[in-house]
Amino acid sequence: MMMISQGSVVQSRILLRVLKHGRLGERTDLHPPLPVKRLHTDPVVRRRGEPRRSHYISTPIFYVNASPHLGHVYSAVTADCLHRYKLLQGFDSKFSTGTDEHGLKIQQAASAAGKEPLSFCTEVSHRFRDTFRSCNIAYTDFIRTTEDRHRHAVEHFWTKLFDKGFIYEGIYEGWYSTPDESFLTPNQVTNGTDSMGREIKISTESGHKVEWMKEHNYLFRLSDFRTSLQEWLRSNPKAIQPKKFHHLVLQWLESELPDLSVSRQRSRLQWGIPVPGDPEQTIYVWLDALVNYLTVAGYPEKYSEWWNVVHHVVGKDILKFHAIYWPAFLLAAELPLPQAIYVHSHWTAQGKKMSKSLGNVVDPLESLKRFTMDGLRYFLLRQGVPDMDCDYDDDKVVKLCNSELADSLGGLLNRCTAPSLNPEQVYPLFCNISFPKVCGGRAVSEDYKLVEAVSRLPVLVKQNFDNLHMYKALEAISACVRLTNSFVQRHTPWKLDCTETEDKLWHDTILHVSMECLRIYGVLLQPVVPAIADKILSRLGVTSAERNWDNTHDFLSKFEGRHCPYEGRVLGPDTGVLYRRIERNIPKQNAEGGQKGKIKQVSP
Ligand SMILES: Nc1ncnc2c1ncn2[C@@H]1O[C@H](COP(=O)(O)OP(=O)(O)OP(=O)(O)O)[C@@H](O)[C@H]1O
Repeated sequence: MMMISQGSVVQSRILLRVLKHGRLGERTDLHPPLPVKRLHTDPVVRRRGEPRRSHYISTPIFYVNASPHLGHVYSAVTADCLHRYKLLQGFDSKFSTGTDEHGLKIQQAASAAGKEPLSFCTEVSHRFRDTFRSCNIAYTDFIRTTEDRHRHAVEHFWTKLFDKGFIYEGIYEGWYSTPDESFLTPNQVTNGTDSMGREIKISTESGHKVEWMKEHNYLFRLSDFRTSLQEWLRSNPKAIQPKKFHHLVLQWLESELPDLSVSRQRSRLQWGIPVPGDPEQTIYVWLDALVNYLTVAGYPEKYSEWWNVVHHVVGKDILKFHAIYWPAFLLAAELPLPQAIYVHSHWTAQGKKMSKSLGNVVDPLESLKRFTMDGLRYFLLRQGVPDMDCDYDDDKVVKLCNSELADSLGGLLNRCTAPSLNPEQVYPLFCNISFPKVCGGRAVSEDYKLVEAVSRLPVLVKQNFDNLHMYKALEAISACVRLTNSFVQRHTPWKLDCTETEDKLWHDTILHVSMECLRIYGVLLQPVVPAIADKILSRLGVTSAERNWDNTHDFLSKFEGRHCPYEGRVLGPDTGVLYRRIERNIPKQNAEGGQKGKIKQVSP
């Protein structure tokens, strides 16, 4: 249990609570648990003519104590994929990311760099912005917590919580980790050693140093919200995804929640937003940072359009802040809770979490140079499994991109569009006699299986995108690309004699079916690899108005006896390679004997 020894007023309040209820943490006299609505509805594709529906997705805002690394890019690419997918479905989608710029860590980092905190933050914030742009992260809002609009939102939010009696003055005494900006209970702390071999206390979870802290500040009545949080999670089984994290939070909530210190003395922390009405205190960096999601929604003036549809993407390291503190703050402010919190695990380097503090990071800008923006995005989303950590290795990226993007997908596009096989450079005609609806003609049973698999693919991909299981969606697409290549290989159109009418019809039908498959892959891949998808669709002559989710419904319409708008269309002019194979690096030994060109060791 975290120790909270509070001022006399607070102590008497707690005593009152204990006398009334016999234990701490479930007081219902002043603030009864707030009613929690069922929040989830299954997302559906917007039908033509229906009003646009809103969707709001956020990444965490990133702490600017060092430059961005691959882990940050992973959070951003995941959210970007969902944002692009929602746009394809006809949603009005907002996508926010940004930088978290207050707190002791920044104050210390700026001072170590000999810079003013704000100019230090601006420099690093721009690095995040530039890196995200280079990775084609199509955010609609980039927020910095040092902006005036944010300060206004935080001050309003704080005042609301204070006026409602959820924030009170007291003395906080307990463990604090500055690197994590986190309060810890004694059982979250263990013994460790620092770089000089001296005994120190560290956080069991992060391994970061912790210090005993005792100071007068403001506390939030987190203990009042345990029951409401449990009720929220039990009645919304998809509130936190994947399931294992939902269960984990419920498990955390089995223990009592101590009240949370939400300010620091200004004498210790100057770099932050002052507590309204008390210039001697600075608002706790996590309360400040979490409100960014509301600021972007337009809080406090006009925010409900976006706030009712907010979804967060977060790394598992910040689950407690997003799944306990944040919903409790929102309940206290009588604001709706997020629709979903999507949690992902970590990229590790040689088994250890890739992190600024450990310095074992991959520089995304270096990776982009070698693998391209889409190569890196594809790898992260195809290999990143939200439930478990994944170990990063350059060789894995090379193998995956070469086999799935260059050989399989690129090879298929090249086969269908190469002038040797497609001298007219058009989307060829489909012949129902060669490939009838019922088995016959020249098609064989495997060909019908291909058509069935690709017809089902958009539904499968949608289900997986909706749950942020990009890797499963990409696995399904990749399997269909392989089936399509086998289809072409099985029928060897290059061996057909196109001077014979029947052969020519069959030849064109093979190419038509392959191109229709490619068109579907191109549309579905847009949220993941926008540039590659654009190349495929442009080469097939598909216009930008024909690239929406709805356009996957007309797959192989000639086979179904309907008109096909693509037939006979002239192909796009770009005959370039879809994805150039990457050369494998032969590892060189560097001075320390490690391998060059892999994980960058930087001093934290
Ligand atoms: N290794 C990683 N794998 C996946 N995501 C990560 C990783 N590291 C950071 N992130 C993402 O970035 C968010 C913020 O991370 P943070 O700024 O604390 O980076 P960090 O490198 O872990 O820093 P520090 O070492 O200072 O704790 C995480 O919640 C997560 O969304």
